[in-house]
Amino acid sequence: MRIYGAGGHSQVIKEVLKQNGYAISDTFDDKPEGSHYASKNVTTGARKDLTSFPHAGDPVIIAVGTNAHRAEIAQFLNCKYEKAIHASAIISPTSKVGEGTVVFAGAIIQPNTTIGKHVIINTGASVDHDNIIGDFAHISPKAALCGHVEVGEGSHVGVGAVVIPKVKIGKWCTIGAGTIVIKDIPDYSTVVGNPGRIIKTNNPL
Ligand SMILES: CC(=O)SCCNC(=O)CCNC(=O)[C@H](O)C(C)(C)COP(=O)(O)OP(=O)(O)OC[C@H]1O[C@@H](n2cnc3c(N)ncnc32)[C@H](O)[C@@H]1OP(=O)(O)O
Repeated sequence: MRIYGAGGHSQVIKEVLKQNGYAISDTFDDKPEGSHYASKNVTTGARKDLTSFPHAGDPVIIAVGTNAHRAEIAQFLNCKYEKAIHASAIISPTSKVGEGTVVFAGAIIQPNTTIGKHVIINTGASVDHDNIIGDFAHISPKAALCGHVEVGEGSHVGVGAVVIPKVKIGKWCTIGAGTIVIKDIPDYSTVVGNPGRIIKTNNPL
């Protein structure tokens, strides 16, 4: 297994992979000089020189916490991707988890939910039944999504946020820490508070 990204998020993924019996053959980062102190032998990533990067080989997990950066890296890499799922995560057998997605300790994914590609389901997050979580989204630690919730591509649901049933969050939104989302949220919105209110609209990527 290879890891693309050598920051703090990468450390959590490495631990999950090791516990699941994987050996990590390479760690890449586009800025190796900024790597987490616990990342050793970090090789320069593909961004500067796509042709000499070893796209073929062991599967990769893009271990970068910023959703937009994961999306960008997935566009220029031509690799096979793997998932990292912590042994304590509970995932319904009727739910689907896309390639490159990571599910951390204590997370719960209930039945008939679809999780996209390169998603982060972080520590202790609760994703209930019939959710649809788009590619490159991040559901932060202890966030709770009730039934029939949708989270669009690239959206970040902050730590401890709550989303009531049947709410649709658009793409590339940011839901602040502890926010209570009680109605649909348009694309590119940043939402905070209880009840959640839009404080800004981000520029489309
Ligand atoms: C393992 C891990 O670490 S996973 C990482 C998980 N990370 C998170 O959950 C972080 C979530 N991020 C936040 O909550 C941030 O505060 C954001 C993204 C919502 C806003 O950040 P910024 O765009 O920098 O906004 P800024 O800090 O300028 O705040 C703007 C206003 O919103 C308010 N605000 C910001 N965040 C929140 C929040 N979570 N709840 C309530 N109000 C908030 C601020 O007080 C400020 O109000 P004011 O204009 O009256 O002074």
